[in-house]
Formats: sequence, C-alpha cells, structure tokens
Amino acid sequence: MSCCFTSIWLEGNIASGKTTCLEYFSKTSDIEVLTEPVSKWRNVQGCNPLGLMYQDPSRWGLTLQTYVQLTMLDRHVLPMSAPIRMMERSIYSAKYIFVENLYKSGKMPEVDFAVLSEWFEWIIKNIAIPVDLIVYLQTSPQTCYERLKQRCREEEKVIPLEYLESIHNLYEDWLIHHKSFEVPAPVLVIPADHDLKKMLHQYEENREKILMAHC
Ligand SMILES: Nc1ncnc2c1ncn2[C@@H]1O[C@H](COP(=O)(O)OP(=O)(O)O)[C@@H](O)[C@H]1O
Ligand SMILES: O=c1ccn([C@H]2C[C@H](O)[C@@H](COP(=O)(O)O)O2)c(=O)[nH]1
Repeated sequence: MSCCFTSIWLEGNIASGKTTCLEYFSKTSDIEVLTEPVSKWRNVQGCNPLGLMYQDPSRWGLTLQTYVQLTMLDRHVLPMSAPIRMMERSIYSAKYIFVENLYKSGKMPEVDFAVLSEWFEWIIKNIAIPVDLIVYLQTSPQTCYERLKQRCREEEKVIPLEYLESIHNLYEDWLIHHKSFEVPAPVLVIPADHDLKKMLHQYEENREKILMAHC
C-alpha cells in the first residue's frame, strides 16, 4: 500500500462481531468503513442468492460465490475517501473460506470450483488488491452460534453449529496455523468471545496497532 493510505481487512466467522466492531471504528475521523455488501447478496434484481445458497448449496453455491467475488472486488477497487480503510472481509476470505468450505464439504461440484478458482487467480494476478493488516476476530463457533440466533437473519436460520465449526477451522488454518493458503498481510488476532463492554475495551487497547498498520 502507498505511504499515504492504509488498508485493513476485518476477518472472522459469521456473527463474530465484525459489523459491531466496524460501527465502533466508524466514529473515528480519518477512518472509512466498508461493510460487506450483504444486502446485495440478499437482493440482486429481486433474487436472493444468499437465501438460495443456504436452501440448496450444490445448486446455488456457484451463483452466490460468483456474485460475492464480483461485489467484493468492486469494494476493493473503490478509490479511498480517507487515509485509513477498514473493510469487512475480502475477496480472499470469500475464496479461501467460503468457496473452500462448499467444495470440501462436497456441496460444490468440481467444475464450479474450477471455474471460480480460475476467476479468482486471474483477479489477484491482474488487479491490485492492497492490504496492510488483517484483523482477525477470533471466536468460538458456539459464541457465533448464539449471536447468530440472536441476530435472527431469515436466510441463516438453517445454519447448524457444524457449519460455523467448519468456517472456524478454515479461518484458523489460514490465519493462525498458516497451513492452507498464502496470508497476504500481518495478522492481528483479537479474542472476541467477550461481552460488548470488554470488546470495546480491547478495541481501544489495539487502536494504535490498527491505525498505524502501514508504518
Ligand atoms: N461482544 C458481543 N457480545 C454479545 N453480542 C454481540 C457482541 N458483538 C456483537 N454482538 C451481537 O451479535 C450479533 C452478530 O454481530 P455482528 O456484528 O452483526 O457480526 P458479524 O458482522 O461478524 O456477522 C448481533 O446481533 C450483535 O448485536
Ligand atoms: O463469501 C461469502 C461470504 C459470506 N457469506 C455469508 C455468510 C453469512 O451468512 C453472510 C454474511 O456474513 P457475516 O459474517 O454475517 O457478515 O454471508 C457467504 O456465504 N460467502
């Protein structure tokens, strides 16, 4: 990343508290916050690829993940409007976590995985996607399961604990154990099973590390 701009990705399991964390940092001047375009994934020209994927992943996984890849890329290439950008997830986690999970669990046909993989490889080879720091909100799958139920997003009512465990394991292999894929920036791990008050305290404690990421 250039010396004037800092790009941070906020990664973590479903309902780990990413949006809540971004809301907190959005109050800081000089920080631009980009949330995941979930509303688009729930409504593209009147269709709901997120809901379809949860109902029938083998049929609709490719459809959703193609659209996720496009909309995340669109976020990554948006010109920055502040010196620091905090962005919820990335085109990398879409591929390394969610596509990988569909494929590994036998719910994405080999041909769909191959097409998505070639698209992804082309994108990261040909389009600059800068990142200075990855902040990983590390939670237990059980915590996410409870928060997910509390949030009560209609499409996600079918998600079992095992799904969150798979996503968790893929995140841990990628960002903690460095066992699966390239990690494109240093990782700051923030334990995130705590209540909101303690989380806000931890965000304050880590503020400098986050904001000075490119220095
Ligand atoms: N530290 C926390 N303790 C308890 N509930 C939380 C905490 N952080 C977030 N939540 C709640 O959990 C749910 C998921 O949080 P959210 O920020 O939307 O997660 P994500 O963006 O990672 O999916 C929301 O209902 C939110 O209010
Ligand atoms: O590549 C992706 C990214 C996200 N999803 C799903 C997972 C959740 O149901 C929603 C949004 O995630 P949050 O963690 O609540 O922000 O989108 C996916 O299927 N594929």
